Amino acid sequence: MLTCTDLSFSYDSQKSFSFPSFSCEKGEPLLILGKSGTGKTTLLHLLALLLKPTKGSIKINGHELASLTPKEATQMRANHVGIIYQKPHFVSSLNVLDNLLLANYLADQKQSIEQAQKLSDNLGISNLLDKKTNLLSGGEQQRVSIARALMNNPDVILADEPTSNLDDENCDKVILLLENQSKNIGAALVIVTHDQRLKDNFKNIITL
Ligand SMILES: Nc1ncnc2c1ncn2[C@@H]1O[C@H](COP(=O)(O)OP(=O)(O)OP(=O)(O)O)[C@@H](O)[C@H]1O
Repeated sequence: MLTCTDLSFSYDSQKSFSFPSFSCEKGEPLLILGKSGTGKTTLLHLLALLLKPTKGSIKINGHELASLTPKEATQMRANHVGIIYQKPHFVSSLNVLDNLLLANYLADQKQSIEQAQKLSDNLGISNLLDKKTNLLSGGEQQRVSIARALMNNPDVILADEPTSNLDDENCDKVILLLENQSKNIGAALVIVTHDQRLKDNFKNIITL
C-alpha cells in the first residue's frame, strides 16, 4: 500500500537526510520513532507529497509519486492521504462540522454529513459539531483532526506527533482510535513521534 525505498532529502547543502526503506500495508500500523531534529516531520511531508525527495521512491497503491504531475499529486494527497498535523490548522471561523466537510470540498468530493456524523460518533465528538474549533480542548482538537483526516476514506493515514500533548490516559485513547479507525477503513497508518510511550503499542517500529 505504501512503500518507500532509498529515500533522501536535502533542504540545503548543510541539511540532508537518508531514511531507511520501509513498507506499510493496510491494517499494519507503523511507528517511526526519532529524537527531535532527526527528520520525522520531513519524512511525513515527503509521504504526504508536500516535499519531493532528492532520491528514492515512494509508492502509494503502486503509484510512483515522483511521476505524478502537480495536479495529480494534489489529487492523490486530497483523496488518498489523510494527514494529522502536529498543529491542527483548522479554519477558526467555521464550526467543527464545516471543518470536517471542508476536507470533502477540498478533495472535490461530495460533502458527506453522514460521514462526518459517523466519524464523530466513533471518535466521541458528536456533541462538538456545532462548536467553533478555538473553543475545543487539546484532546478534542486532536480527535477532530483525526476525523478530518478520515473524511475522504484515505488509503494512507499519516500522523505527526499525535500524542505529544496528551496525558497517559488520552495518549492510549488516541492511539486506539487511530488504530481502530484505520482498520475500519482499511488504511495504512504511519505515526511519527518522539513519544517513547508508544513503543509498546506497536509491532512494526522504525527508529530514525
Ligand atoms: N524548511 C527548512 N529549511 C531548512 N531546514 C529545515 C527546514 N525544515 C526543517 N529543517 C531542519 O531539518 C531538521 C529536521 O526537521 P524536522 O522538523 O523534520 O525534525 P523532527 O524530527 O520532526 O523534529 P521535532 O521532533 O523537533 O519536530 C531540523 O534540524 C530542522 O531545523
